[in-house]
Amino acid sequence: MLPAFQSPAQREDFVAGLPKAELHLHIEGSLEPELMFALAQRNAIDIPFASVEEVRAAYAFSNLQDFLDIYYQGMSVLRTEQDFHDLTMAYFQRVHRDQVRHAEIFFDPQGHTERGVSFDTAISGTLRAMDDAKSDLGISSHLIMCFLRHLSEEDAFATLEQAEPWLDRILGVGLDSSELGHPPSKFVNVFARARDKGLKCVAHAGEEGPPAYVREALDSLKIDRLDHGNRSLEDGELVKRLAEEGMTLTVCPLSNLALCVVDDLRQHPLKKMLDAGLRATINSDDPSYFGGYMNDNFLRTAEALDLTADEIVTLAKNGFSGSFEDAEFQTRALGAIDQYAAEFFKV
Ligand SMILES: Nc1ncnc2[nH]cnc12
Ligand SMILES: [Zn+2]
Repeated sequence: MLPAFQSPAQREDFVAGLPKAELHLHIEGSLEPELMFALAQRNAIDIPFASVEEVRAAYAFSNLQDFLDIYYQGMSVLRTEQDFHDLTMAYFQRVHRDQVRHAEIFFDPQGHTERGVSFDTAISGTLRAMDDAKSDLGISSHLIMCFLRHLSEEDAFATLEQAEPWLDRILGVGLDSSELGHPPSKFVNVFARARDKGLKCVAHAGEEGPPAYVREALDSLKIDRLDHGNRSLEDGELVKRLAEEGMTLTVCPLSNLALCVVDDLRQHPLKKMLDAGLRATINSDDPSYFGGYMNDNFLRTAEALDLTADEIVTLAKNGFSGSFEDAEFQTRALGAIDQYAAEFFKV
């Protein structure tokens, strides 16, 4: 057992240097207002804001849909391969400071193709930055292509078709956007097709939607990982099943706070999840919109829930063991975390 923190500053130092993996990050949600303005200027696009401060002031949300309306509007400045590269590289440079060593990144191709930017433009710029992040920063990453659940399954099939030439660079498919009214079962056929193609399957479920949506994601979509999953806690049998199956939950505390999934971080279910034996991880979701990257998510949650060093280590380890990397990579990462903790506390 690791010792108790002697001070808030010691906890902050511990979190700051801890190696991390991020498993729930929408690359379009890392678009900082400064870059939004720079790209708007570069591409001669009008945006309905006069300053960076005005953009930030607009980021007050009451629910998921409030946020999504602004998120899709923000994407309008992304037009060229270079734009997607710059967006993605800015994310990696930022999380390098947070000791992120591995990231499994979502992108929303339909958010681009529906406004006339080709699938190839979006993915090639993103992949080029992922390659640069590996060689320049030592951060490994994978790409997960999400289907927008407010659109039809037919649309999702068309997107899977566009992805065909890129499948060796796409690790999996996900499901995001407006959850309520768009249950996972709406996408059962396209997920089956994706799985046949060897793609991993993940889905947002239980963020705003009921436990029944989580069950559908498990049973109909046969997910390999659950994004959010908060509302699973309302169903004891479901929690038992998730724990027994060793399902990883990609939890996003500051997102949950910003979207009013929880009223206060002190009421966040993360500690309950750990206590119930769930493999929970901490992630940033859309850090530019929700006010925090990985270290902020770890630290503010640790403060609010008074997490011990061992719990913080468990969360960081879960990020690596819940990744889609191979066993050798995971073992090395878990060893690096143990070594970091031992050296930090000189135990
Ligand atoms: N938190 C979230 N939930 C659903 N769709 C999203 N798209 C981007 N962020 C999302
Ligand atoms: Zn998300």
